[in-house]
Amino acid sequence: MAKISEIEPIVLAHSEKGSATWASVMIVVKVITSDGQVGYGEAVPTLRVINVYNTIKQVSKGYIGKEAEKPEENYQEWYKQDFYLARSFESATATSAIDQALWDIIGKELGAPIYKLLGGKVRDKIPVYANGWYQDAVTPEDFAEKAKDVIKKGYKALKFDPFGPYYNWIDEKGLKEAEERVKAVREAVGDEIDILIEHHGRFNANSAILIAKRLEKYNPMFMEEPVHHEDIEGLRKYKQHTSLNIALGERLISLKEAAFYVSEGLVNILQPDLCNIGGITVGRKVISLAEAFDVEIAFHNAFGSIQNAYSLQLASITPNLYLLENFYDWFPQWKRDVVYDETKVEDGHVKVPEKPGIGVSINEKLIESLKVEPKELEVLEEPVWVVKGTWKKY
Ligand SMILES: O=C(O)[C@H](O)[C@@H](O)[C@H](O)[C@H](O)CO
Ligand SMILES: [Mg+2]
Repeated sequence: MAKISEIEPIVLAHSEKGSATWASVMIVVKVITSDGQVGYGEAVPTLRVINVYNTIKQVSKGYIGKEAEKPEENYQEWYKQDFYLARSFESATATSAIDQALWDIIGKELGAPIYKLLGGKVRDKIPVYANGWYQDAVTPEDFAEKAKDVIKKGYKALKFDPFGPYYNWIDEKGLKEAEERVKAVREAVGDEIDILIEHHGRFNANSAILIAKRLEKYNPMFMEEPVHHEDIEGLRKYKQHTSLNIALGERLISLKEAAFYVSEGLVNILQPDLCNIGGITVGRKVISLAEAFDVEIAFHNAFGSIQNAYSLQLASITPNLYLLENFYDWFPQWKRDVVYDETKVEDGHVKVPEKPGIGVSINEKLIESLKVEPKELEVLEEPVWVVKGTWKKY
């Protein structure tokens, strides 16, 4: 059996940054086996590029020499070794990226895309929702105009954060601005398009409840991360005051953490991220966990084209899929080019890519040419997690 012989973290960057500062770089992980097989994974960048890069090197020590065809056993072994895996985003994303690469390798060895190794797809094309489309939108008119373009491209659902620079508390002016933006989008797209409201986990419960009451009439399909990530009591309080669907999950880093939210009834639409939940190995378990509790899945998919390819593989096997998040049309060109164009969005859907392993072909030459030394990201007044140019009142 092939052994894991090399694990290389690679940071990619380019002067063209795209709609999101958090994703202006891509962290790729390349795994090579003793018999020369190569697999790729992707880790989460945000403000932790250097930490994640270094953690991949540390985590690699636990994977080198292990059998490449055993991602489950290797994950369990790393869980045993790393006392802090359940508390460390860096370790979780490193483990996830390596795990993805192992599934890629198995798929290539067997000549099958990952979905076939997991029981087969339940759909040939994945319905997606648009994110990243509202860069520099500030006024309701800006949002309306850009939303129309999204719909023209064929999307049937779109997500946005209408809260500008409001943080923790929202006052009457903030509520009014958010309402006007949402109203403008609803009027621009009509009744049959799903509107998804992103809060980026930044409000206290009282403010989030005021927001829910104010926006309810525009019929949002879900309210994402309405309160701060760790504010469990706030979420319970929110849940008591609104019947709107709650979506969350992009910051969950283990199966059992996901199990908590699902079993407590604190989430309606779960958004696991295959780049930090534990790769394909844990991702597939989270799908079943949610299915058992009548919770839908909408994978968080905000980083790069390799994450996007894995998300398509898993979305294809998910019976309880709502929609897959998608930035593809708002990626900078270089990011699209890392993967050949098998993941284009057409009419609000992406065809499930059929190549062995990850499903798509990777442009290895481009990866080599985009490689940079990891460095710190600047911290600006506009937080890294918002879509660029939207941290403004009007
Ligand atoms: O739902 C999403 O797509 C996310 O919330 C992104 O918008 C985040 O800002 C990013 O993942 C931060 O790292
Ligand atoms: Mg989000």
